[in-house]
Amino acid sequence: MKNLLEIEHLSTHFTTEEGTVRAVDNISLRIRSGETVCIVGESGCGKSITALSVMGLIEEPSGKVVEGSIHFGDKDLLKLGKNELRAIRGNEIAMIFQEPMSSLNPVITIGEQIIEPLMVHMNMGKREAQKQAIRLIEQVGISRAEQIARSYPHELSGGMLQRIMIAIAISCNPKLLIADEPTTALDVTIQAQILDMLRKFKQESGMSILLITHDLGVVAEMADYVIVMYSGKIVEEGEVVELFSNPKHPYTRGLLKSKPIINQRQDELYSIPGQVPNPLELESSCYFHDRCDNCMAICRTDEPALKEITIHQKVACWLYEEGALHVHS
Ligand SMILES: Nc1ncnc2c1ncn2[C@@H]1O[C@H](COP(=O)(O)OP(=O)(O)OP(=O)(O)O)[C@@H](O)[C@H]1O
Repeated sequence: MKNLLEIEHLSTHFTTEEGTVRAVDNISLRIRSGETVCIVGESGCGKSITALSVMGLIEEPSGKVVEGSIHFGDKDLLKLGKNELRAIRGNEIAMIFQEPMSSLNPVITIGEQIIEPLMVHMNMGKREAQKQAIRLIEQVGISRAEQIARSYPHELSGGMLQRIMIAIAISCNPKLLIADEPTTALDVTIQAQILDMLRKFKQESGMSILLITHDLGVVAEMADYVIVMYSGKIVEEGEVVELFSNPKHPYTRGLLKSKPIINQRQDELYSIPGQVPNPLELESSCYFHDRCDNCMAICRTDEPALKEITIHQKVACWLYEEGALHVHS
């Protein structure tokens, strides 16, 4: 399978009055055609900023991609002008967010909002676009499509709105769909329906998905390949079965321990003690060291590199570096 998206050494920083936030710090990842890659990690680890960097939606001048390349097919997205990028966005790459209301215009009907990109990106005439909009609304499992097309966003439930966002996202047959916490705000039943729908569209169209979530249940359902981020860096990555059955990084193990197990009663859900470090105060070290049960002296002073430990898995942790084990504290 060919790589559809190749991110190499991407760093995205924010300049604030207190200092520089290295929101994304030298990450590389690949997504092949038809593959679902999930980025997982706690709040603030850089998941959304990675997605926004790909979409060219980092707000300058406070935010800036300071290093790296993002190849989509044969184009480096970071080298494209605003118009070229806009043509790719919503067409070859589509994105859905956690909060659909923030992406929809409250004073324009649902139908018009689906029709517009069809006319712009797919060169459809108004009539054809209207018909296609109805088909798309039906395709995302909404009945009474014509009535819904005439509605305004505030008249629909959160689950319905997210279906509409998916309809807009798939309307131009994107090669890549970026979904940032698409089901987080929804209840579990609706969440399962939305995930099923995404899987179905993926199978039918062969599109790739970059799915951002903090929910390992969603990862288990959806991912082919998993990237675990912590404080702007990738700390572990691998194929989903491998990563879930044999997690290597103490952070990944902690995340998996804090995941509820279906049909198993747990009195109290484990949560990783401590907090993510202040992004302004990151010194050379493993950023997870003060939350880690396996912390060694070297973890406090030196940053471990992301290294391949099997062909299916990479980890950035001193536990897997020969020699480092002798400096236990
Ligand atoms: N506009 C901004 N100015 C300064 N810092 C920012 C800005 N946007 C994001 N950051 C910082 O960048 C880091 C990464 O944020 P990001 O939104 O990517 O995290 P996330 O993993 O997606 O978290 P969440 O799950 O809460 O969305 C955080 O430390 C955040 O505070």
